[in-house]
Amino acid sequence: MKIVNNTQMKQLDRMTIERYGIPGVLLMENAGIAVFQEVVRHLQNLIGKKVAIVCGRGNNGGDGFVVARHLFQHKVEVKVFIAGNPAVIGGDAKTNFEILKLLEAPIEVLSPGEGRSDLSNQLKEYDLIVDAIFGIGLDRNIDAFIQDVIETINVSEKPVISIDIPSGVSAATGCICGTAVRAEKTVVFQLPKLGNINYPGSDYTGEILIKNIGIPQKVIDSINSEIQMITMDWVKKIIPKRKADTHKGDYGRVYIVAGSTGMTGAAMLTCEAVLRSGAGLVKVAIPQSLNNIMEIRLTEAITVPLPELKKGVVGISDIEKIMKTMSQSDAVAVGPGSGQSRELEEVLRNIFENSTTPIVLDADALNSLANRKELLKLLKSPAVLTPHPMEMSRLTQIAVEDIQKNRVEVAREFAQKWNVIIVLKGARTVVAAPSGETFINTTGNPGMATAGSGDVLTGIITGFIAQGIEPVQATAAAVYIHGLAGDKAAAELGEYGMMAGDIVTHLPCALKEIVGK
Ligand SMILES: NC(=O)C1=CN([C@@H]2O[C@H](COP(=O)(O)OP(=O)(O)OC[C@H]3O[C@@H](n4cnc5c(N)ncnc54)[C@H](OP(=O)(O)O)[C@@H]3O)[C@@H](O)[C@H]2O)[C@H](O)CC1
Ligand SMILES: [K+]
Repeated sequence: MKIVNNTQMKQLDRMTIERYGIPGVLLMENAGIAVFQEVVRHLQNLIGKKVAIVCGRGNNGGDGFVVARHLFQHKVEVKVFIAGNPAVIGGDAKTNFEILKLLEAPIEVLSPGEGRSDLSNQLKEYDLIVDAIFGIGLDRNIDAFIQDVIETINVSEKPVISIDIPSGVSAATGCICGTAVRAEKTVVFQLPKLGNINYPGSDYTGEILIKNIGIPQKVIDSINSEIQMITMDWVKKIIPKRKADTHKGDYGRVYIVAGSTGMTGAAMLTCEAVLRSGAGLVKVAIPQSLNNIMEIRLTEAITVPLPELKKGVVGISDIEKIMKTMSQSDAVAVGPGSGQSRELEEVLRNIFENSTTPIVLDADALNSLANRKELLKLLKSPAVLTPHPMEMSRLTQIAVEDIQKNRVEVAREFAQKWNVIIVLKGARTVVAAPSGETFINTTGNPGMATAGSGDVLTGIITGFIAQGIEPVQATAAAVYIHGLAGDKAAAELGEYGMMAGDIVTHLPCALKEIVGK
């Protein structure tokens, strides 16, 4: 599903009205009805319920007026609080404001300087607050008066349904413009905005409910937004159902260079995730001295013991053996717990220069590349890099906080500059392709911030690529399913107690939900 910014959303609006003759007031009516229906669902029944609608002076406020009218006509006790000067209300919002006044619906204008105790006292009587102060038109920091109104809404601790985006969140970036409404739900019109998806704005959004307000599909298709939200429907199209007459060879052969003394767990998690993702076979190159341990820990995986650089770190001088196994594989992964060494850099050089097998680079492989990025120019195969923000900082020499403020752009720029697929992990993982195609993931939870979670993701990505799924789509689908499995683990075990291994054990039911069996 495309993610748009406010400019693109206004472009959609304009095209709908000018090219297809659908009047803005009709879009506003559809928007208001969508929110009204969510209010009804939230309240379950309307009898005796009281709803406060806090409106700004633009079309977001206009949506609020429509919601007020429908509630008023359903005999709900509703009051509209106008946070701003009603004299400047114009256009479609004014049309709906005038109707409300003719219906003699309760309206109160909140003016600066008025003690906030009055509003906070009033809000105590309401069952629900609808936030219609700002939508995608918010483009600067909020003044003290409206900040005060927003804080009053937040401290009321009443459930809030925000219209289009929580007021105070920038639709373009997700940054907070002074303060923002903390919504339980946000009814988003037609397409998600970056501000709905990106943190910190996403922290204020609550449950995202995307509603069609009547913008023609042709108009939506005309917007060339390269950024899309990964949805279950999209992933279902990517992960194929299995055919009956097949054997393990049909589901891909994976080769992993991973593990070192004390880091056998990383190799194990990656292998298990590869197999749990549906791949047919996995071989793991590990230091000779760890072979017995790995043989005990892994049942389904095949270990390929290698001579050692130093005790417990893959010696990899046996590059021919590695390259031979690599050439017999459908996808490879290098890095989980493999230990950083000059030799690993040389292995990567060899692989990049000679292998055409798609490769996933994680952890120590990324750290090895941090000062040798030019090696990436040698690549002859699709490559997926899966840095967390600190690893991305080492790769780009950009400070972590600056990366976090601009995750999408940082990932996109690196992917296009180095011709690789970047997975910038974290809350709302970003997948950026060399083509510019970009995905943002909305599954997952803080319980996944645990050792080994990245190793599991590496395994799923590699496993999907090995099964013949196009690398960019395989990566985006893997990120979604990794988060979905993590959500299932958290639902069962809680966010505190879950470990990376629980993500692996919940992978099958996540995949079952996607594939249907
Ligand atoms: N196709 C659609 O998506 C539809 C969306 N609808 C709704 O319309 C809003 C967008 O409405 P808009 O009028 O463009 O803007 P807002 O209502 O979000 O903001 C109102 C105006 O407030 C001013 N502004 C901006 N920032 C601040 C600030 N920090 N403090 C004070 N005022 C601010 C700005 O006007 P200026 O002239 O002052 O710049 C805004 O225009 C969308 O989100 C939907 O809810 C339609 O109802 C249906 C179609
Ligand atoms: K809003």
